[in-house]
Amino acid sequence: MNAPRIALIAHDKKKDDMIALAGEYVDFLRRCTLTATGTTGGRLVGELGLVVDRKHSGPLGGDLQIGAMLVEDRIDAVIFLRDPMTPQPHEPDINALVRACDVHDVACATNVATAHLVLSQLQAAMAASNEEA
Ligand SMILES: O=C(CO)COP(=O)(O)O
Repeated sequence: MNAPRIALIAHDKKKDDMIALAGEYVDFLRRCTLTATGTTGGRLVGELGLVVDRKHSGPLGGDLQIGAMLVEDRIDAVIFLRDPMTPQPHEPDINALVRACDVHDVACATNVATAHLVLSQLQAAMAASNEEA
């Protein structure tokens, strides 16, 4: 199995949750190819030492950059911890990214509970394929 290519994105009030989540899977995530929006990526690099391809910040087009990547089949799963309680100036970009996941059937976790299911499944699949090798 090739290393999963995972996009990690979190709105400001969800960034602590993203760091905690990524911390739980940090050994697995080190073996993945990671992409993130700018500020989320900065925290993943600074606080967990992950190697991340950082795109623009979400409000400056980062969601759209990641959306374009998944349209080009360059992303296997998206962890997008959205803040449902705070209006976002770039709501159309957020909707475009989630819609692109649906159009291209790319796994998209928009809350921590679903993110655990996606990450644990990918982690288990990678462990199984390493055992076979
Ligand atoms: O706004 C975002 C996603 O819509 C996230 O962007 P940042 O990671 O740059 O804060």
